[in-house]
Amino acid sequence: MSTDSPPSVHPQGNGRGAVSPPALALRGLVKQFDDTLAVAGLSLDVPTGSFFGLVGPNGAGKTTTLSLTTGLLRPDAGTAFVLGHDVWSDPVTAKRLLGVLPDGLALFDRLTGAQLLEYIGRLHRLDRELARQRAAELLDVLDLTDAGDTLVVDYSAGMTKKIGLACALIHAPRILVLDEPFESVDPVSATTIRSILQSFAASGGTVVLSSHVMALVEQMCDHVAIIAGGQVLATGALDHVRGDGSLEERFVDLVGGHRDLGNGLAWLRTSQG
Ligand SMILES: Nc1ncnc2c1ncn2[C@@H]1O[C@H](COP(=O)(O)OP(=O)(O)OP(=O)(O)O)[C@@H](O)[C@H]1O
Repeated sequence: MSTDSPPSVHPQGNGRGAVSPPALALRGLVKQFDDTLAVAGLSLDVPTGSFFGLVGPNGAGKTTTLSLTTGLLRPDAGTAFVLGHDVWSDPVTAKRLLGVLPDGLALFDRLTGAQLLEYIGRLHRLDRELARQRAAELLDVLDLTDAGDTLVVDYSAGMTKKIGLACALIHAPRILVLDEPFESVDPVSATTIRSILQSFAASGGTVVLSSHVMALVEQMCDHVAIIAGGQVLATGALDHVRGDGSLEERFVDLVGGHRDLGNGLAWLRTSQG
């Protein structure tokens, strides 16, 4: 396949012969930062309707890949298609389909949570009443109603993550791309977020998330990709990728993980007790 060719029509249609492109088709993505090749010719298909987990060690290129996919960062080569729309040549259509929670999100944090959501809703062309209604519902479900009148700059890390997720949801996108959505989030909120995402996927939406927590990916996702060094090491249905073992075992096998400490950090082992 040529690195820039649009996604081939995929046999994942409606059973009546109709076929649809993958939710996301990444083709030969490359991104270099000075001496670091963060993404090294990465190609990947995310099937429509899948709950897709992107896993990899620190510095693997997950965040950079998601930024290239959602049009937040311009690739040096390659491209990304969102339901068949090139995110660089047809950005308005592609971005309308996406709800994005980036890592280290720069929010308009001098607005209150409620104002921010209404503003993002209005940017997505929702009328004021609908934007307010959805904002109130999202604040309620994410247990942020009491913080609705607080400036976002004063939110905790977990609250910031939740308001970022609400911003990604307010226009009812077809595909959610979430970078570490559970990071800093308390267990109760994590359960809520999980059920929001599961019901979104059950209704035909596609969820792509990155996470370091293998158990969570294994519980939630039906498809995964393991990436390292800016390349895909394995991808496909979860059961196919993990084989007979756990996802964590497969991950460690592929990425090469465990370091024997030997005599390293000997100074840390106290002789107390
Ligand atoms: N803006 C940048 N400038 C320079 N180097 C960068 C930049 N962004 C990422 N990198 C480098 O690119 C590589 C991939 O980083 P990236 O953040 O995509 O990895 P990641 O898989 O998301 O890591 P983590 O799991 O630690 O969040 C790393 O070596 C990182 O240092």
